[in-house]
Amino acid sequence: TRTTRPQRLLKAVQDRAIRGNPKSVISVIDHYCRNQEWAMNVGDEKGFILDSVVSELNPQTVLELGTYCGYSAVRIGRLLHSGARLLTLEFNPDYAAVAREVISWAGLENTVQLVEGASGDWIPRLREHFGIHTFDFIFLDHWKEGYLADIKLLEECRLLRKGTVLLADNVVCPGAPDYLEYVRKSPLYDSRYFKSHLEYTKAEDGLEKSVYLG
Ligand SMILES: CCCNc1ncnc2c1ncn2[C@@H]1O[C@H](/C=C/CNC(=O)c2cc(-c3ccc(F)cc3)cc(O)c2O)[C@@H](O)[C@H]1O
Ligand SMILES: [Mg+2]
Repeated sequence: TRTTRPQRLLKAVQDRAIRGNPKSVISVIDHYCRNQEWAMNVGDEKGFILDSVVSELNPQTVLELGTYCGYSAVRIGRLLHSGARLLTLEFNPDYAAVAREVISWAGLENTVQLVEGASGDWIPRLREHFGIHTFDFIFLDHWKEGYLADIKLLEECRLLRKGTVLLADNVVCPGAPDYLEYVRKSPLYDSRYFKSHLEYTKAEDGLEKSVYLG
């Protein structure tokens, strides 16, 4: 049977990227998705904004919602200092299998932990299961209609603390209007929009950075 898009992206990584070199994994995926087959990675342009937010914050505990092929997990993981950890949640087993390989090819298996399952099921269990108190940084890039429910669940589970930074992909395209309205209106957040473009295209998209005020 035909291979899937994530499987073809993984093959490009294994054929072209240098093992243990996250930078080469990132550039191989961006080149492949720009020139051969588009895929919904955050990409290089929005990725540069993601990099600057992570580098400035230097987080110790990071949560990612929606691993897909592992591109942003590698992007974030490569910037984390020793002892820092990224937990990334993915509920599609086929995507999770590809992402594990991509994360391993980048040599980040000791920094990035992929947890298979739905965010709604796992968020309430992260503290008891992984001994996490609160997150320093959260990257939202899963189903756009799930952003709002999950940020509210994170609040309820007290996994946010004063200064926790949430960065949401695709707030314009495909869009997350209910999430945007919430973080921009709520007194609990200081929110800011970083205008950019949809990965590998000229269409507008952007990232919303929201600081939890606690
Ligand atoms: C409701 C939340 C459910 N909880 C969940 N828990 C764990 N993993 C979840 C997940 N939801 C989705 N996922 C996974 O996240 C990933 C989903 C991402 C959804 N992303 C998009 O739809 C998306 C779509 C576009 C896009 C933009 C324009 C266009 F023409 C076509 C596509 C661009 C992006 O950057 C995107 O991120 C998958 O790997 C999926 O299996
Ligand atoms: Mg996205």
